Amino acid sequence: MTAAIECAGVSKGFPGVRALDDVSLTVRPGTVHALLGENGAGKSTLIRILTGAERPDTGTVHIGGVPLRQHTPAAARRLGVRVLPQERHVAPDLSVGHNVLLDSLPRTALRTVSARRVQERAQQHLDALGVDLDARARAGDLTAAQQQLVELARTTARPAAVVVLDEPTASLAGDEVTVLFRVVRQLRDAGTALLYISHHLHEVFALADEATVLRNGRLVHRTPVAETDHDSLLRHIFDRDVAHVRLPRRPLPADAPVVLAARQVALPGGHRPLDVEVRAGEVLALSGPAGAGASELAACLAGVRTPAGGRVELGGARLGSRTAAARAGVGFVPADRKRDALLLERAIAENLLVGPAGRGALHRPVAARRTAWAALRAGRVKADDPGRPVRTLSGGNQQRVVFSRWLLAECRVLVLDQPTAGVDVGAKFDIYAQLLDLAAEGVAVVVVSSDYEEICALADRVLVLRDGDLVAEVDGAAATPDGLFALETAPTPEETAA
Ligand SMILES: Nc1ncnc2c1ncn2[C@@H]1O[C@H](COP(=O)(O)OP(=O)(O)OP(=O)(O)O)[C@@H](O)[C@H]1O
Repeated sequence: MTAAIECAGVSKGFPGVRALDDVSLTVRPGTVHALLGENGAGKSTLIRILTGAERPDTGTVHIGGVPLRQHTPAAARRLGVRVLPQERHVAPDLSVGHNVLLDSLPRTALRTVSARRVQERAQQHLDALGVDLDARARAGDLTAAQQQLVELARTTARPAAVVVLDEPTASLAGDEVTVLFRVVRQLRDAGTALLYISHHLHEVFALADEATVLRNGRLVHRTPVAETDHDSLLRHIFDRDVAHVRLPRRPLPADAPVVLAARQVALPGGHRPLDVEVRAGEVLALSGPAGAGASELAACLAGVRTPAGGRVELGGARLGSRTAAARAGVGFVPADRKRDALLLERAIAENLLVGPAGRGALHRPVAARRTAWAALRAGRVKADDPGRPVRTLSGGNQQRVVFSRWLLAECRVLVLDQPTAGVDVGAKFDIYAQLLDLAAEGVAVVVVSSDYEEICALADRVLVLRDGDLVAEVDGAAATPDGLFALETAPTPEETAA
């Protein structure tokens, strides 16, 4: 059978790094192939080469037996390669239906064909995928996770030989993950080859037929998934045993003062305003499905969003603007780091020092460089030169830069939205240990996470949100993934009353 993807001897170098070194990979039609490796291993570079976004230095790529001669996205698309982008690109003012068909119809058709017909056709596709969305809705009104499903529908709106999914569950919650998995299996059964990148090994065991591991740009392991196990894959990914760091649980002192407080804060869709207090040294987790209000509440607590009603206080005083909040020692790691936290074209050092910690240091190049190196080491960022643009780092290392910025800033409060999204398993435990150290030093930490295990590992207290309301408060020591899931999906008092 002709391979759907055949890469032979692919190498790619960037200044100072060999991102891919003589990689050969074959993926058969009708299979799901997992591509694994730690942050910076070369996964995205290989994907960019397969999808025509990057040209290999040496080596060849064949799709369905046809060589990819021109290394452009259009040429790869013509051979049937589709990629579900990591970032959402929906056109907010267009309908869901128009977004779904955006790549499948000529641009003129979108202007000349009636909206109703476009939406009907898109609705058929959404229904066939089992995606519960109205094609007539405005895309900009959807939650981030729903927009990701619109992207998925767009990616699959035309028949594809190859579909590439790069960490597709990063911004999805439980229900949407189920939809995604169903679509992946549907495509596989229809003969499409799927290349699936993930740091979550349980997804690999749930979906993939084969797995390939990259390390430092080299292909180091390839195996049928049925013939391997979790620990063996981890050993190939890291070339060492990844210790499950034993996370210390320390009792929160009874007299720890309240540092941060939300007073009568109203969240979108909520029926009752919220009162939330966070004490020095406490790790407070906010849990809830996408759209529940956890991210919005975190943004209000970090001072980057003004609540529709009520106010946020830091040390008893009203929290002002975003800049004032940062200056007062409130750090924020947003979920969308590329859009909201990084200056992609600017140097890694500058990105580390844009926070309050770096004020002044930026004008003293030697001091700036020394500080940046120290921060990179503390945050275990793999970078050979802090002078390079931050966009040249792998996704997981970019996340570590944002995290390191706040380690450097010595903040009083640190608010993090999905702190370990895109981060490999090894670094994830480092980040947990560092967050607990910060809490032990008296920093108030607020974490929004869609990963129940993460919440259970970190939190002293968990607030569960639904549709903008607080539905439960759980002691962190008693929290379990099953228990949190049950609380998030139980009917709200309003639903019970209706
Ligand atoms: N445009 C570029 N310029 C310089 N170096 C780059 C560029 N793109 C990637 N690299 C480097 O190539 C290496 C591989 O990066 P890549 O993004 O492929 O890793 P990855 O396996 O996808 O990691 P992650 O899991 O963090 O997304 C890294 O060292 C990265 O810094």
